[in-house]
Amino acid sequence: MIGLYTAAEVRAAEELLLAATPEGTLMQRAATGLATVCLGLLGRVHGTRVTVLAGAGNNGGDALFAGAHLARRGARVTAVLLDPERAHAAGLAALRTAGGWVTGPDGPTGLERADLVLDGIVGIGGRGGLRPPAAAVVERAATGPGLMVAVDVPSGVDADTGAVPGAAFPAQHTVTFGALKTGLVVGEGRGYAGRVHLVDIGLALPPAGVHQLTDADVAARVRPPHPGDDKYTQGVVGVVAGSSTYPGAAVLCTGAALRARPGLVRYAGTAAAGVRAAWPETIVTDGRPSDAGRVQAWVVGPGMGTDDDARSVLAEVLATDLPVLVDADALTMAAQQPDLVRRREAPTVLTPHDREYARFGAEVGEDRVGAARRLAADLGAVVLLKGDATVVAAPDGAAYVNGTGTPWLATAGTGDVLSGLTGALLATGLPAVEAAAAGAHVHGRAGQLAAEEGPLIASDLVRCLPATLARLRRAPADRLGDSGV
Ligand SMILES: NC(=O)C1=CN([C@@H]2O[C@H](COP(=O)(O)OP(=O)(O)OC[C@H]3O[C@@H](n4cnc5c(N)ncnc54)[C@H](O)[C@@H]3O)[C@@H](O)[C@H]2O)[C@@H](O)CC1
Ligand SMILES: [K+]
Repeated sequence: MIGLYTAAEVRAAEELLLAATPEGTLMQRAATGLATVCLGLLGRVHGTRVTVLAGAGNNGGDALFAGAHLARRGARVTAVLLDPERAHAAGLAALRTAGGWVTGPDGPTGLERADLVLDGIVGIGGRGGLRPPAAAVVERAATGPGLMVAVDVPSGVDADTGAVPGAAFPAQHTVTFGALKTGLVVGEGRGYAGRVHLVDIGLALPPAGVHQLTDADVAARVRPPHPGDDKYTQGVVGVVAGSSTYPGAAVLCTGAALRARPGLVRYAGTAAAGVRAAWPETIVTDGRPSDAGRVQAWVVGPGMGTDDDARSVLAEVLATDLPVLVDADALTMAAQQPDLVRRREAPTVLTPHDREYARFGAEVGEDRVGAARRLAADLGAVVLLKGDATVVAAPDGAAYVNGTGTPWLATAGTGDVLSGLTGALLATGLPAVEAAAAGAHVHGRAGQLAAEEGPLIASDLVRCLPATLARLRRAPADRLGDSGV
């Protein structure tokens, strides 16, 4: 698992190391790592043009020292000081000694001809949207030809939440120091960070409160059957979804559950005939969930409607002592009767998107991890908050940010697939928060695989699930989550 950290956690770890190392050591480590990444990105250094945007804090210091490294290797480096009076003195001296030029935001910045732009305006010390002079220079950098590289955090992105309250540096690469900051992989910040490179500066970090799963983490949780398994020991999923008029959600949800490899899928609801026709492997009933036979976890909600029948079916499922995944129409109903969820003792997983989340009484806001944690704690349930980077939170505060996926997943029916897939993982006995995080990861990877063939529809995801799971098991152990378009 990859640990994700807040600025405060990084600062606390830095304090200890700063006290134990000679002055300037950490910044030198950061700047050397940054320059090394830049050298790799540039390929050829001699004669290339680099513009360093330097704010008044240590983030500017990192950028100036890295600029000095590049200048010593023959790059033509211009430092643009956003606040010349307060620029990092040692970094500035190093850059000048290495032959770099220095100017202000209104001087000859070189942005219109730069090969590379280093954003050292603000790092983890940034607060609120970028101030006007910084915002203006970022806008000019973004319209120029240079490769956009952010130092530690793209300036204007909140390192903790990924919130982008105003202008921000749209990085193609972010070189971050000591630890991955949560804001680089969640919320709007994810779109500004580009590819994230982690430079080790020797920080000893405590266990993280937020994680991202890797392919290997997920492969370890989605186990293949053992020789002694039978259909019951591999997990039996019950699906309540769809209707006789709209069987689509039921077919997708059931198909995803089947393709995620449980031992058996049972279906209960008025789309039984449609489900039986699409998936003859399923045991169906057009009666109540209690008529479906024994299951180990339920998925309830997609396309089931919100009428009185649907309400009583939801109440029946939530009254069981089994893990239940609540999605779509069932979320709408659960938001009106949250005590049905609160009084459960068995695990519940809720899978809202932002509008469904708001039905529980508060908007998601800019802190998506915080929002998922709040609802999880309030309801005593795992909350899987869907989005570009889906967040999963447990009532005890444990949280995950998903790293897989593709914008192509924003299409009808993909949520039904996520529900069926995650319900199947719940039925295998995984802890609910891990089933949800693993489900989101696999769903994203299936989307990436399906999108390799062009625009995807939800049933492509179902078809791709077995190959997706097979690929996960072959993946190297430390691969960072990434998303392909
Ligand atoms: N503490 C350390 O030993 C290390 C710190 N490092 C670097 O230091 C950074 C943190 O440095 P600082 O604490 O000095 O803070 P920053 O350099 O991140 O930011 C502080 C500066 O930004 C300005 N600022 C804040 N919000 C702004 C906004 N919205 N618009 C424009 N300007 C704004 C402040 O006025 C201040 O001048 C890290 O991100 C990292 O890059 C690294 O060198 C590694 C070692
Ligand atoms: K920065």
